[in-house]
Amino acid sequence: MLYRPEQLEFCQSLPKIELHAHLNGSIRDATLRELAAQLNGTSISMPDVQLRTQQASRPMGECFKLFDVIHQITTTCAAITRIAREVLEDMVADNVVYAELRTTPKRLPKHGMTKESYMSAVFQGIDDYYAASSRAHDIQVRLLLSIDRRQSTDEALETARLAVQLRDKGVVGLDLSGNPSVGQWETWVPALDFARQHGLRVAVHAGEVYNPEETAAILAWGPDRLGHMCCLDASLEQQLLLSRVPIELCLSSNVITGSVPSYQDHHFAALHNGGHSVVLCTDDSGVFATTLSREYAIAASAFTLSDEQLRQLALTAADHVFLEPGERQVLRARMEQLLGGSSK
Ligand SMILES: CNc1ncnc2c1ncn2[C@@H]1O[C@H](COP(=O)(O)O)[C@@H](O)[C@H]1O
Ligand SMILES: [Zn+2]
Repeated sequence: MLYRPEQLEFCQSLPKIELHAHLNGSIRDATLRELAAQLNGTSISMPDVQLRTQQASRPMGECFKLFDVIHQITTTCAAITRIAREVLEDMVADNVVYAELRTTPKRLPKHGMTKESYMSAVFQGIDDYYAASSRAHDIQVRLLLSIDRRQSTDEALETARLAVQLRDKGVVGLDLSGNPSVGQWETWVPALDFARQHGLRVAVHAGEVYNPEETAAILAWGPDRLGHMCCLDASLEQQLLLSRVPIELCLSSNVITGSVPSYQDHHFAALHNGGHSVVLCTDDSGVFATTLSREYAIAASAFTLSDEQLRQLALTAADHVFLEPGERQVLRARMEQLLGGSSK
């Protein structure tokens, strides 16, 4: 058993902040199957979809094949709008009060989709959520635009420019993600530099596989937050601690993909015990069948965290959001107030 039911219940009662969630990776299984069924008879093969979506084991390579399948299914603005709305519904049901959702804007000429219309579809989903929900004020949402590691310098720059253009729509930063075995770090540096020069914040996936040269270069560049940082040697570990860059940690994702051998072995413990800033996140709640509460419960159980330590973890996430300082302080005060209410 990964955790006791009462641990999950306690974690569900905590107000939480989600800083690392990929939109298409957070798609509900039911929605994925429904959208896939609508494509039956087209070039999408249903057995392939079933195989990929029902596989219990999802090592890294399989995950990226699954993302390709998901992307073949979510090609319409209506689908993207629906996923965005449902992701917010699921987060609010899980007591997430602030979320930075990340997604890769897509250009699909065959489907009449541009990166701009893709983003409009995401905004529409958020608007639809707020219009329909009686709990609308329970969640505050911001966005990061992702660069996929398959992209060229020009494509990455295009995404960075779009992110800057969309700042007044709630885009606060850029993310670098995608298959960690693909591409070269130098390719995307101009886009990340551009975003930073224009006042956006930058989060980078790093060390998801062992690639010490790249991880060293990423640390030297100095992202505002890092994702994962699983596969490091002793010298990189030292550089990471010195850098004091907060890390988004996704326990289920790392164990399921095989970046980390088991929950007990996860580097969460060493970082947390050493006082390094960490934020628990889901990564892909749909693909890894999890919720943020479940990630907290897994941490509670694997690392024997007290209720007070869990409360502190939830609270300190507020210090690492990509909001302006004033807004960040308001969020932190809100968290303190809500956490006061959740104490037993
Ligand atoms: C499992 N660990 C991971 N490592 C790296 N990148 C990941 C990821 N999980 C998800 N993504 C990135 O997010 C995309 C799906 O969401 P969007 O289409 O952008 O909304 C994936 O295609 C991949 O680029
Ligand atoms: Zn990720």
